[in-house]
Amino acid sequence: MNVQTNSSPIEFRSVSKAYGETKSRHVVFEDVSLTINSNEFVAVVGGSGCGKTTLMNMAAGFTKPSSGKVFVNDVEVTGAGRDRGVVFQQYAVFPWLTVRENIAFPLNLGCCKLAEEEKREIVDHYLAVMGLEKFENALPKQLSGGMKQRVAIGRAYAANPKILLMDEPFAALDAQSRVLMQDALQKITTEERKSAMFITHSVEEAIFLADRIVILAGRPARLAEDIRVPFGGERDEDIRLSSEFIELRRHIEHSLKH
Ligand SMILES: Nc1ncnc2c1ncn2[C@@H]1O[C@H](COP(=O)(O)OP(=O)(O)OP(=O)(O)O)[C@@H](O)[C@H]1O
Repeated sequence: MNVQTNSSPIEFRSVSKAYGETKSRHVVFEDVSLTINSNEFVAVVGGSGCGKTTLMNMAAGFTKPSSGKVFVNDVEVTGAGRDRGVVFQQYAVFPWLTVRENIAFPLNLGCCKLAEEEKREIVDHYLAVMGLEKFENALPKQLSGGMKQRVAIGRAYAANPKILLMDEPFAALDAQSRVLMQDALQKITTEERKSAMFITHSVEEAIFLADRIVILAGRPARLAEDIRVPFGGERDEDIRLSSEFIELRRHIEHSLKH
């Protein structure tokens, strides 16, 4: 079984990012220092264009900081790596592979030496966790957006990365599917702890899922707040109606407006 035994933190050390040359230079964010501890689920919220995706892309190794450094497990990030699983907003599933084959994909890469039986067990596990057993032989074109995103998340977990990086994975879903996906992600992150960075525009989603929420604000953006979410363990839908939840939501939404 695919059990996580240890995870590695992410550390941004005083990172800044600017695009363009001198005259047209656009400083997106400045001097952002942030540590995501082992097995911690950290949501990043902030207005459009404040650099959330850019920050995540630095951890993924897709973008380099203009200054400052990013470390994964105390090693400076110089490129992408299999220790980091990435889930994008658009459903990044292989359209020519079935649901089962998509989830099995990382297990069939040359570097992954697992016995067939072991691979099957891992894929069966994630098909079950993501509620996709009945669709194992379906192609992505036969699935709804939410189901495709379940496949993408199942595949990311099957690869057993130490770190999960998720960039607005539910942004394209309707409100009802989004809540179902939040429940599914909440369940899997509680059962199989990993260090996670989760970008979202939804404050409610951030509070429901995260251990900590960081707010990027200003132009150029800076890390404006780092808030510990006061709900532990497995979270019930009802917490969304609690006064603590509502108060925290109000506080973050207020911070985002100012
Ligand atoms: N490759 C690039 N070249 C030039 N500018 C870029 C590039 N990538 C991003 N930007 C700019 O950097 C800023 C931050 O973009 P980014 O996508 O990181 O923000 P974001 O907070 O994730 O935005 P949103 O919430 O709208 O998705 C934006 O103004 C964007 O136009």
